[in-house]
Amino acid sequence: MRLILGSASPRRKELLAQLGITPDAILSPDIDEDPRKGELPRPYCVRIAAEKAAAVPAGPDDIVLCADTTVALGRRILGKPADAGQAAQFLLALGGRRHQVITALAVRRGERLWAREVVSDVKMKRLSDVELNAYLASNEWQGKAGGYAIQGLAGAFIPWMSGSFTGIVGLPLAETAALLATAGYNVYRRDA
Ligand SMILES: Cc1cn([C@H]2C[C@H](O)[C@@H](COP(=O)(O)OP(=O)(O)OP(=O)(O)O)O2)c(=O)[nH]c1=O
Repeated sequence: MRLILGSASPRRKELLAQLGITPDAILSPDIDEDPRKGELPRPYCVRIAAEKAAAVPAGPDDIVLCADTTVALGRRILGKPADAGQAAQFLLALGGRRHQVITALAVRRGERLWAREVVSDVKMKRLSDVELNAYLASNEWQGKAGGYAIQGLAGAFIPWMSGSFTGIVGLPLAETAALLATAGYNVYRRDA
């Protein structure tokens, strides 16, 4: 049995390392992440995580771990911004309001799939022009759902959150450990 992290995200690799877990392989799932017409954020996020897990090639006994993080502003899905202009739009829309960050996990072993989603509430302050421009110049918005990363500079924009910090960063560790254990991975006694 091998553990395969199906993610190109360096955050997910680091968060897994926080549990002392080094995957046997890291493979990047290549799927179409476009939302369907009228698709709501939560079902979208769950679907994308499952599609990532299905897209990663693995042996019948291997465990594949995939995740998707989606920022939801009401019914609106904010994915990874295409450019700085879109990042600015997202940040202006998020500022001064509460939004949700959903991370869906999908763990696959052969034909079996275990899934779980974790929803956190996040409040972002209204950004001044100086803050917005500094953030856009930092490029930290790149590759981040909603155009920000709470674990970086944008931590200064988040006065309040409720939920799973590791979930917001991309891999909710409590649920990840539980799902891996359910799939038969020995999280705490790997050498035994
Ligand atoms: C909201 C938020 C998102 N993110 C990141 C986590 C995810 O990497 C990214 C959302 O994109 P995802 O599509 O979930 O993941 P990814 O494209 O980075 O990697 P892969 O599909 O190969 O697993 O946004 C943060 O790092 N901090 C945050 O505060």
